Amino acid sequence: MKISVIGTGYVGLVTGTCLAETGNEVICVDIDEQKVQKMRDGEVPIYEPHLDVLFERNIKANRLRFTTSLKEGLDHGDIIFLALPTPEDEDGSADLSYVLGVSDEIGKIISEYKVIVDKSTVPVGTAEKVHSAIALNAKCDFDVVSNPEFLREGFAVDDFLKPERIVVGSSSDRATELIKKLYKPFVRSGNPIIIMDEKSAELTKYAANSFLATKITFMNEIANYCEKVGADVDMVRRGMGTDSRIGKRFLFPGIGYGGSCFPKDVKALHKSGKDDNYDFKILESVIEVNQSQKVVLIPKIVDYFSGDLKGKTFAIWGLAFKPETDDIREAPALNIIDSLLSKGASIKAFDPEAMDNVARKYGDKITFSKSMYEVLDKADALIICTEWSIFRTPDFDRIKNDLTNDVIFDGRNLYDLTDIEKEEITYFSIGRKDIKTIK
Ligand SMILES: NC(=O)c1ccc[n+]([C@@H]2O[C@H](COP(=O)([O-])OP(=O)(O)OC[C@H]3O[C@@H](n4cnc5c(N)ncnc54)[C@H](O)[C@@H]3O)[C@@H](O)[C@H]2O)c1
Ligand SMILES: O=c1ccn([C@@H]2O[C@H](COP(=O)(O)OP(=O)(O)O[C@H]3O[C@H](CO)[C@@H](O)[C@H](O)[C@H]3O)[C@@H](O)[C@H]2O)c(=O)[nH]1
Repeated sequence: MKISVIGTGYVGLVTGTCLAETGNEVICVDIDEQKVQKMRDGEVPIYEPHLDVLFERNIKANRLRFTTSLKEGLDHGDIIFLALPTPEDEDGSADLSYVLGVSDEIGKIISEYKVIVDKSTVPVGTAEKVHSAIALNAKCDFDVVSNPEFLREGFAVDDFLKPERIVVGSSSDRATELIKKLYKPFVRSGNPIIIMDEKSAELTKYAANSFLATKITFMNEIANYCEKVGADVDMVRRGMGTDSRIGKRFLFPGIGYGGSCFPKDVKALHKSGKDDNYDFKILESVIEVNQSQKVVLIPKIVDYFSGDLKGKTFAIWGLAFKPETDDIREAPALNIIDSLLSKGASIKAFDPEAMDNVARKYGDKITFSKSMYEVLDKADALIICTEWSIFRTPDFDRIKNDLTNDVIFDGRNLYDLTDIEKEEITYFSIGRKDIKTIK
């Protein structure tokens, strides 16, 4: 089939590449000329595991092309995916200007039947708005389908190729049949394509993300309470998670959820509720708790250094909002950095993929190191913000040698307390007892 994807970010580029992989002819459109040039030169503009192999293979096979011309994209595709940003607006709502702006252009350009598929995360009622924006100028038939995307960064290719479910909101049989045909190769394992109305599809996405964010936040509160009463959140997590009604996943406490989705989506659903005279009390608490969770390590750090961080240097392991991505949007590491800088401390940081993005944001306010050990040199303490695999089994002797104080503040509970006790390191984590080594 002939497919066009408008917007080549994490969702658009993965969608375009994976659809090319199943034999479709795909054109990806992006407004960013530099990005398009990079992709034409064969370079994947984001870090996403396994994407490079598929990207190269499909470009070589002439099934994947890139352009800045919306017209070229629209002329080519029978199905047009919108994978455009829906960032947080000032009032917490989803900014629909990208989606509706492009929809307006689509109406002016298309001259034969197209299915416009919204893959962006959008509030209930957006499919109608997209339809109206296109209809304003369109001189041909078209359908609008809501098809929210559930991929996770870091696992995006796998999630797209083997989705647990595909949600399609459509009220047109013609469009539904085309979409079902397109997705057939991806549901061979028996996972369903769930067809519903557009509004329910739009809400499914927000409900899923808000539920997961709530699950994490609940565990973060349990972790905070564990610290008050001397319980161990790792034990509580294992005890709870084995109940299949609860499930083992998304129960890991830490320094809050970040990323380009959970924070903005929880806020957008909360704001949509408000606009529709519904008060999502639970989401208001989730937003509030997550904000304070992001800096939950700070009082522990301040306390350890007797209230004064001026002149202290902190080594940070992990900047990305989670492992296996270079994405730093809403990353808790940034809240920690901001707080430490404001208290007069210096920061040295290491992340396997996200340092360039952080450097663009902070300039020379912080320094970066080429390796996880180099960053420790003469630092007063180590702070772990992202659970990259390489941090899981470190050389503790090197850590002790290089740090001025043998102290780790771990925002991701990477180490067993018994192992840490043997290493004679002072260790603060989330929802577990502090290990204090006196030398
Ligand atoms: N990132 C994720 O993991 C993820 C997963 C599921 C859903 N989503 C949702 O998908 C949507 C896209 O997210 P993303 O992370 O891929 O965004 P992104 O910011 O990574 O990419 C968006 C792309 O759209 C391009 N763009 C902006 N305006 C354009 C225009 N007028 N014409 C063509 N291209 C234009 C940008 O240059 C950019 O390359 C959002 O609604 C997001 O909430 C994201
Ligand atoms: O037990 C857990 C699991 C996750 N997180 C944090 O939650 C955030 C989000 O993690 P994850 O869901 O793995 O990453 P995303 O790539 O943001 O994916 C989410 O957001 C996407 C965009 O909407 C959706 O498509 C995905 O289904 C949804 O999982 C990160 O900061 C994680 O550190 C925890 O703190 N504890």
